[in-house]
Amino acid sequence: ADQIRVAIAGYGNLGRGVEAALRQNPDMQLVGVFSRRDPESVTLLDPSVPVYAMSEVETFKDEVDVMVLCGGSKTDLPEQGPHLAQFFTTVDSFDTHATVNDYYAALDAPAKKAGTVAMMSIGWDPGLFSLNRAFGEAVLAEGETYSFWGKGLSQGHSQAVRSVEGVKKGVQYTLPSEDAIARVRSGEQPTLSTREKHVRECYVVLEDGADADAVREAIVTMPHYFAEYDSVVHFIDDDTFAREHTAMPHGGFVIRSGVTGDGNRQSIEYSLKLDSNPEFTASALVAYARAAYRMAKRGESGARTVFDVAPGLLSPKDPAQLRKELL
Ligand SMILES: NC(=O)C1=CN([C@@H]2O[C@H](COP(=O)(O)OP(=O)(O)OC[C@H]3O[C@@H](n4cnc5c(N)ncnc54)[C@H](OP(=O)(O)O)[C@@H]3O)[C@@H](O)[C@H]2O)C=CC1
Ligand SMILES: N[C@@H](C[C@H]1CC(C(=O)O)=NO1)C(=O)O
Repeated sequence: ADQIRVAIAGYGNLGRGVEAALRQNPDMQLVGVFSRRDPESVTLLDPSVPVYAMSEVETFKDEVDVMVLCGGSKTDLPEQGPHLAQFFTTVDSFDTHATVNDYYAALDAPAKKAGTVAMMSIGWDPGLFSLNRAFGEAVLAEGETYSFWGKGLSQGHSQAVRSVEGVKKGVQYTLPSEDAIARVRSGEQPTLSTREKHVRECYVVLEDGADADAVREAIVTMPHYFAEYDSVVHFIDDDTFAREHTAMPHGGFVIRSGVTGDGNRQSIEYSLKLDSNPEFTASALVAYARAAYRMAKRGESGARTVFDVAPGLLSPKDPAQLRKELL
């Protein structure tokens, strides 16, 4: 069968991860990468794959089956998502939890008008963790749901740090409260505020001449990303950054702790341990690109999330083969 023609819009950690993930999915082919930077300055894993200027993207409307949007949620996707949904079926990892319904609406209109599928918030949180929260709450009607991340590097929060004026390089690590985890795992079902569950620790290399206090203030007061947490900002030099902050491990777990109808205690847990947050997220994007392609092909259009995707559509196996994995 013909391969699914995939392209990447935005080449950062996630874009590189999608290029790598496509190598593991022979039913798909990377036909090109689109960047806002000078294509000559963008180095791919595979130099034979063409890099185009983002400004040319519309002319590839009929050459691409699925466009994977790898821009940042804070500064890129709100503009690129609705724009590109006019020309392509898209998949993205939008993760600004507070504005998810605004983004859904901003994608749904152009996608419905163009007859494309705009699949949003794919990855692990939002994404696979979202699914497991929904499963847990549907099955254990009486209980509490908790999500814990880290210790690890949040790409969304790191990109948000990098979007602050005066920041040359930046990363953010999320640290879960061990006390909160112990209370949840004991079955206590505590009510925990956002601030009680995680702290956020940033490492920043400043642009020459930037004001450290102004940068720290801009980060720790940033709505949706840092303001609701106790956050710390450390300033380091380029060498320290290169030596200590280039890996992107992460992980976490979703737990649903509750009781069933006759009072028996039940607990569901789904966890991830990731050496590379971007490569894992990209692998989820590629699996959902397969589903988006199939849904668009059968005539669906508009915005979709993981809640709208039948799991079988993710699999490269044919349905009969997949059914053998039912047990
Ligand atoms: N749902 C989930 O579970 C997850 C979601 N995410 C999301 O993925 C988003 C992207 O993360 P990530 O790939 O780490 O972000 P990056 O900062 O690496 O890349 C974001 C964009 O910045 C541009 N860029 C990349 N490198 C450079 C550079 N050296 N100089 C200038 N511009 C550059 C690229 O656009 P261009 O090529 O056009 O210049 C790229 O698309 C995050 O904001 C987060 O929201 C991430 C992990 C998990
Ligand atoms: N979207 C996150 C994926 C997980 C990690 C996270 C956090 O550390 O706050 N929240 O969700 C990311 O960009 O890495």
